[in-house]
Amino acid sequence: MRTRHAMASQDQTPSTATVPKHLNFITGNKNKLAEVQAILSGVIELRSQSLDLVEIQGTVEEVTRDKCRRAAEAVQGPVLVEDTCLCFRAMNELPGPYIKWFMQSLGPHQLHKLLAGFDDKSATAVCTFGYSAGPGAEPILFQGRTEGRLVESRGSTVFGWDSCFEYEGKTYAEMEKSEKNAISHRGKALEKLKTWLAQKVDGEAV
Ligand SMILES: O=c1nc[nH]c2c1ncn2[C@H]1C[C@H](O)[C@@H](COP(=O)(O)OP(=O)(O)OP(=O)(O)O)O1
Ligand SMILES: [Mg+2]
Repeated sequence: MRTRHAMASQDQTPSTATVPKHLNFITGNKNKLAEVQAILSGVIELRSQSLDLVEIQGTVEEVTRDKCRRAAEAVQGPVLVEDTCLCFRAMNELPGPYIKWFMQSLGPHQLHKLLAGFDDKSATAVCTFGYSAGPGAEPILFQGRTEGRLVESRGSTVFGWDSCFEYEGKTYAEMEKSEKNAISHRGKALEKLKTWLAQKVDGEAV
């Protein structure tokens, strides 16, 4: 029996998909891909295809599930996708999944101005992976969150809002890659994915 959808966690383990032998990560973002490759290296073979998928409006879970279904349809096979949000407490969690468009229009040097009128600079980075075993298979989600603050850009501006998101005194851009991956929203989400993979090592449906 297939669960309608599931957020992987201790109490709600997805119950049907078989263990994938490799993952086909569908993303148009090469910086994401590099981090996922680094974090999953030695764990599972990662393949990837660059597709610019349509993204709907909705909660991050809805956006990720829809993106995952579209990706599975597009490649006619198993896929891994990911959607990243940046949520500001002062704005009731917006821009959330729409951060990409704010980044594109403001750029890293002006992003902090979004919270200029607020004392509360708290921001949460949220990463949600979706895995689908193929077209028609309900996506399974793995989410990681890191709490930080929106600050004026410090450090390299190569990857999105890395230079604007401060965690324990350093922006993501001021950290070594391994340091970021150890505490990041993406690293935490991939820890859950790894746990899920490890629980099903023998390739049987569970
Ligand atoms: O760790 C990160 N550190 C800094 N910035 C980041 C990070 N991760 C995503 N980002 C940026 C990219 C995009 O401006 C937005 C998420 O949008 P999002 O739709 O998930 O990414 P995308 O369209 O670039 O790639 P994809 O093809 O996988 O959808 O935040
Ligand atoms: Mg996108």
